[in-house]
Amino acid sequence: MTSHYDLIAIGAGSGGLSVVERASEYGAKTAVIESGELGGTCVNVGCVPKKIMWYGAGLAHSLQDAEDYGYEVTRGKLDWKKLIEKRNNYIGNINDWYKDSFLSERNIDLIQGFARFVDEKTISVDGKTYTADKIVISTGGYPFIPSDIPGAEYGITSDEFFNDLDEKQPQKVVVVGGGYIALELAMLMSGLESEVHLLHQGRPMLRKFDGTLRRALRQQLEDDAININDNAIVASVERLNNGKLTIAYTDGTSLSNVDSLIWAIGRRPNTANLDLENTSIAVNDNGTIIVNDVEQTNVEHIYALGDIIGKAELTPVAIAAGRRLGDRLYGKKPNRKMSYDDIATVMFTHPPIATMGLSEEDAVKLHGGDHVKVYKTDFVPMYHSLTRHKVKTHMKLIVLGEEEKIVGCHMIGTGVDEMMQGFAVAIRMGATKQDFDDTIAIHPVSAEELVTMR
Ligand SMILES: Cc1cc2nc3c(=O)[nH]c(=O)nc-3n(C[C@H](O)[C@H](O)[C@H](O)COP(=O)(O)OP(=O)(O)OC[C@H]3O[C@@H](n4cnc5c(N)ncnc54)[C@H](O)[C@@H]3O)c2cc1C
Ligand SMILES: NC(=O)c1ccc[n+]([C@@H]2O[C@H](COP(=O)([O-])OP(=O)(O)OC[C@H]3O[C@@H](n4cnc5c(N)ncnc54)[C@H](O)[C@@H]3O)[C@@H](O)[C@H]2O)c1
Repeated sequence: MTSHYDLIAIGAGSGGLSVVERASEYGAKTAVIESGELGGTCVNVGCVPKKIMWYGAGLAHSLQDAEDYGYEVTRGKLDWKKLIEKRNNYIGNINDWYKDSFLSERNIDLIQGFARFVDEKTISVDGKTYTADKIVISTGGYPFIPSDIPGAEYGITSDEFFNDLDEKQPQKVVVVGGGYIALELAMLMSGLESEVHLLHQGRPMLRKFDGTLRRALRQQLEDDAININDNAIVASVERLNNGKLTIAYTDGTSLSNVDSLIWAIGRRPNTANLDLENTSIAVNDNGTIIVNDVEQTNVEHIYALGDIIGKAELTPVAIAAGRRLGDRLYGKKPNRKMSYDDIATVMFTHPPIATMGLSEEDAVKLHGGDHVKVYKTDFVPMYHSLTRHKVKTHMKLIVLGEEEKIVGCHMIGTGVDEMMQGFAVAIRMGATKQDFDDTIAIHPVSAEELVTMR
């Protein structure tokens, strides 16, 4: 027998769970189909385990700082197994909460298994079929390993980094890539005192970020003794009997004794096995699903949101899109549209990066140099005045026109991760530089620099 729903979401990650949550609050009969763990990428192999590890690495930095503040610190060794076990327990509790409370309290059905389209109204999961008036595709993406490099498969991706390395900390790590995941993993492993080599294979690191952030992070990577090989390109990977890897580069050099090679060269959308060919849903060349400004595909009752549409691959974006779609479909709130502009984001490096809006380079390109003004500052925050590592903070505001409307805000430094959210509200509301200047500073904190910049 086929079960029928008002709305089915395929994928119980940030986006899928949010749309069924909101729709069910309005009384819709909903189900979510999930082939893996509830919570999707963010909870299981993304934001959450990453942030726990980031805190762990931060503590290693703090132990050194504590010595500089006069504490006699016995530098204990990290018990990697314990950290991973505690992290995994924490995630297990979130999975259980989704299953035992979140879904049941909202009368959302969980269909466990892999979904495939039979036709535009029907989905099959392990031989059973389900129909729905509205279907939301929120299947996210996956990290990949290059297929054209001999031995590349001896390396891992962020998924295995979080799922498989539970016994022993890799001591010598090579990270390939120059984006969010590569830099976050490289810096957290370096913080946890592994030897880290970063290869970005001649591609620009942090390509879309403001130049100030790129340069400051680069300096920090060097200060942290992370080995950056700017142009080395992996030619082949060999695994020895003892499990260690030897990585040969195209320039004839090589790196041996490597415990872990992590490919962090981007993610691909989970569309391949959905049997989309049984529908007329249109996809881009890279497999992401094409939607209009209300997350609707070219098939009227089928929507797509989150990473699968390839717009801004961030958890709060998927959540906001899901909730707003629920509001529009069932809450009589047709104007609750999602804007993909001016989204603030934090990269959990050490120190973190927080950024929103246009980079200086993009602002000049878009509006012309005459209309763009830049305010910036850099300083050693008071916390680091006593520590051996003088980790600088950089802040930059990009303003536009005579009224000096703020169109970009970029920061790197201790604490900026927690600073950005409030400023994001102000910037979204159209704040000008004068509004910032008129705000009385809090003292002594780094954030006061943002309202006192000249
Ligand atoms: C290492 C890493 C760190 C990250 N850190 C951050 C961060 O700090 N902050 C942030 O905002 N974002 C972060 N992200 C990005 C964030 O995780 C994603 O943007 C977010 O999870 C996207 O949500 P989604 O619902 O679109 O997809 P997902 O969370 O990927 O969920 C998709 C779900 O669909 C399931 N699925 C796929 N196909 C099918 C099918 N056919 N049938 C049934 N189920 C299926 C999958 O198993 C998965 O559970 C990180 C990502 C990674 C990889
Ligand atoms: N803190 C956060 O919010 C956070 C953390 C992790 C991921 N994310 C999200 O997940 C998305 C995916 O992250 P990601 O790091 O996989 O992608 P990304 O797009 O940020 O970075 C991919 C990087 O790989 C590089 N690259 C591509 N092919 C390569 C090759 N052959 N050799 C070397 N480098 C290569 C690219 O130049 C790019 O720098 C991000 O764009 C972000 O939206 C967010």
